Amino acid sequence: MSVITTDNLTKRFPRVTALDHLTVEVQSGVVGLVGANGAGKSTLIKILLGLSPATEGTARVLGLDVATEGGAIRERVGYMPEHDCLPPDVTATEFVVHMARMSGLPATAARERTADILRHVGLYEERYRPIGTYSTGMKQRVKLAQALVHDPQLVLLDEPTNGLDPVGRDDMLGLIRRVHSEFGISVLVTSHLLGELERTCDHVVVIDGGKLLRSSSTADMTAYTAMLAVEVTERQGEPEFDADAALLARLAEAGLTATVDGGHVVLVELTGDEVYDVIRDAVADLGVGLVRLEQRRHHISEVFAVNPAVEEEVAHV
Ligand SMILES: Nc1ncnc2c1ncn2[C@@H]1O[C@H](COP(=O)(O)OP(=O)(O)OP(=O)(O)O)[C@@H](O)[C@H]1O
Repeated sequence: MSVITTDNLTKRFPRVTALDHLTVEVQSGVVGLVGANGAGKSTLIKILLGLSPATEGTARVLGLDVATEGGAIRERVGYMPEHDCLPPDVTATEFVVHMARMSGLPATAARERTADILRHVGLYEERYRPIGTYSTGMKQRVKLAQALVHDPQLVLLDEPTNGLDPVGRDDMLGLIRRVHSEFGISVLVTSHLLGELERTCDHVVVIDGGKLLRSSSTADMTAYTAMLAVEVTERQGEPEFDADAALLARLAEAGLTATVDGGHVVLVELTGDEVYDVIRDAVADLGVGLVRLEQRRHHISEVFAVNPAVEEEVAHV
């Protein structure tokens, strides 16, 4: 089922076109929206919520028109904004109950849902502490909790891992997966970090300069390549023996094309099943150990190779 569709969606500010005839369809599941800073991700989210009008084109969220049905969309959709927007002097419980009441939940239901959702995001123990005393990771969890408290069908998460260290990031990504797997809520999550989308999302939409660069399943983006990655040990008692070079020479003799990739991995073109046998025999003849022999996958960042400027900015921010 498609949860978001846009058709020629365009947003022009006086000095910049933030979205440029964007036509894309997002299915239910966990979908990543990736692009460098300024690519148009936040602008798209604000239009989808009915908070900002498009200059041109149309968009529908859960079948509802963003131009005319913003209120109905916001009832059914949760939103986690990118920037810090939390009141420091109230507790997480007070804040999330307040947001639940704003969404129309009666007082008792709002309190029950708040307790449930704060437990789910791992803030139950600290729920009566003022938000101002929280770490960045805890604040991000409060923002996620308020986006989920009214039990939406879809949540839009704008850079939820911003400012988190690697462990905090992994925890947040795990939570996001569980939002879908345990509650059945669809997720659109923005990021400029490719690695996290690869692990978290079923589908990835890539935009650059407000234009669609690519929309495809994560599995397609990380499909197997026609390359085998081979890693071998050094020869016992002969640390000066260059096992990689020797293996390359053997494979070349057998008519195979191989290179050494950066560190210590020999990449062999997989032209047929017999390549596995050639490698096994070469390794045995050389008297080295086989550490790894596997078919290589594409890396999601290779998608960006079509536009090196984007690759640079997205990969290194
Ligand atoms: N209210 C506004 N007025 C003028 N220009 C704007 C406004 N909001 C966004 N822009 C511009 O539109 C472009 C897209 O911005 P947007 O915030 O959507 O990008 P983004 O992909 O979310 O990037 P970031 O991760 O940095 O927020 C940028 O060039 C930005 O400067």
